[in-house]
Amino acid sequence: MPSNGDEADGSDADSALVTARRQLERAAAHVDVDENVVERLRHPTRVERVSVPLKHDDGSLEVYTGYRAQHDDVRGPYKGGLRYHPEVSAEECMGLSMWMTWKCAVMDLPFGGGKGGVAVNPKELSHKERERLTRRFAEELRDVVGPKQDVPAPDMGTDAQTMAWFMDAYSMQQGETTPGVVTGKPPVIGGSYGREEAPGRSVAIVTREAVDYYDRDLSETTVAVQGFGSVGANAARALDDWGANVVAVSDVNGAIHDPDGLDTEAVATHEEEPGAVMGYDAPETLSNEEILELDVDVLIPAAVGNVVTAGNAHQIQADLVVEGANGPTTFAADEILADRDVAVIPDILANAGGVTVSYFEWLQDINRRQWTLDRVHEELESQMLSAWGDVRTQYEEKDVTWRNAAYVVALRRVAEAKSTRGLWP
Ligand SMILES: NC(=O)C1=CN([C@@H]2O[C@H](COP(=O)(O)OP(=O)(O)OC[C@H]3O[C@@H](n4cnc5c(N)ncnc54)[C@H](OP(=O)(O)O)[C@@H]3O)[C@@H](O)[C@H]2O)C=CC1
Ligand SMILES: O=C(O)CCC(=O)C(=O)O
Repeated sequence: MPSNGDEADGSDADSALVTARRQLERAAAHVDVDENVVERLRHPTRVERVSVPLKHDDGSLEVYTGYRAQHDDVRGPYKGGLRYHPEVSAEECMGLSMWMTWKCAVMDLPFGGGKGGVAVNPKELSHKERERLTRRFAEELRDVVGPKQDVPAPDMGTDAQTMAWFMDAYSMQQGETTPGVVTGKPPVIGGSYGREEAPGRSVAIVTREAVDYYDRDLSETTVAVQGFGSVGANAARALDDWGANVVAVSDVNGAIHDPDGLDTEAVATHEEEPGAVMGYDAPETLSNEEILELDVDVLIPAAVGNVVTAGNAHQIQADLVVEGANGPTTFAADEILADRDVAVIPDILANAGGVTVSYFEWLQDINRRQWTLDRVHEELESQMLSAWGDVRTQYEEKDVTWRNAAYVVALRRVAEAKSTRGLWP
C-alpha cells in the first residue's frame, strides 16, 4: 500500500503530498466550502502501482516501479505529467496530482488532476532502453489511461519522444491510432505547436504581469532562473526576449552569473545537452544554493521541489519569486517569505501554460485539426491573463498570499462542480 503521508514528521522538506495537504487546509479557511469536501480532497481517488520490467541493452533485466496517481476528476478527465526520476514515489505522485487538480481549476480547464512516473534515472538509460521502458509502462497503465479517462503528458525526465512511444504502444493495444491519450507529442503525430515552450512561456507571462502589478519596468528587472530545462530555459529565453535582464541560470552542475545579462539563446538547454550550462563562458560561477540567494529582483526556481526552505528563506533577496517548478517552496519557507513580504506567485498558476496548451492539443486531436503557433500563443496569452485576473481579484479582495488566492479560485470551482453534480452537500 502506498503511504498516505500521515506519518510525516513535520520537518521542513516534507513530501509533495504533505505540503499539498497543508496548503489545502490553510487555503480552505479562506473559502466557504464544506469540510467534507476538503476531507475528500485530501485523498486521491486512486493510485495505480505497476512493475515495469526492462531488458537492458546488455541482456540483464531490471524491474522498475511506476505509478499513476489520480486525484480528482469532477471537472473532467485526470490530466498531468509522467516523470522519470530516481525519487519518484507513490506519495510524490499523489501530491503532484493534487496540485494538477488545482492547476486545471485555476485555468478553468475541463480536467482533473493526475500525475505519474517511474522511479528511474533516465540519464543512465540508452535511447532504446528508454523506449522499451516507456512502451512497457504504457502497457501496464492501459486500463487507467485514455483520452476520456486520464491523459498523461511530459514532466521532468520525459519529453515529446517519450509521449510518442507511449501513444504508439497504447494505440497498438487499442487497435486504432489514439493521439488523444497523451499530450506533449511531436506535432507530426498530433502534438501541438508551442506545447514544449508553454510552461516556461506562462512563467514568463506571469512574471511580466507581476512585475507590472508592482509598478516595475521589465527592462529594469534582473532575473535568476534555477534549472535550464523545458520550463527554466523557455522562461529565461522569453523574459530575455521581452527585455528583462536574465543574469543567472543553472542546471544540476551549478550556476553561471553575469551581472550585465546572459545571452540565454547561447546557453545549452537540458534538451540540447544536459548538464552543459557550466560550459558557457560567464564571468562568475555559483552553486545551486547561491543562485537562490542572489541579489536579483525576480527568482524563478524551475528545477526540482523543496529548494526554498526554512534554511534559506531569510536569505532570499528577490522580492518576487515565480515558481516554475512544482513545489519548489516548502510550507515553512512559504510562511517566512509571506512574513518578509516577498511575493510568491504559485506553481499552480505560473507554470500552468503547459497543461493549458495540453488542453489545446487534446482539442486539436479530438477535432483532427492543427492550430498554428501564432494561434496557440494568442490563446495561451488570453487564458493566462484571464487566470491571472481571477487570482489577482482574490488576492486583493481577501488580502491573502498569491498562493492562497489561487487556491481560493481553484477550490471554489472544484467544490461547486461537486455540489452541482450532487456529489456533496
Ligand atoms: N515539462 C513540463 O511540461 C512541466 C514541468 N513542470 C515542472 O518544472 C520542473 C522542471 O521540469 P522540466 O523543465 O520539465 O524538467 P527538465 O528535465 O527539462 O529540466 C530540469 C532542469 O533542472 C536541472 N536540475 C535537475 N536537478 C537539479 C537540481 N537538484 N538542482 C538544480 N538543477 C537541477 C536539470 O539539469 P541537467 O540539465 O543538468 O539535468 C535541468 O536543467 C519540475 O518541477 C516539473 O514538474 C511544471 C509544469 C510543466
Ligand atoms: O501538460 C500536462 O498535462 C501536465 C503538465 C504537468 O505535469 C504540470 O503542469 O505539472
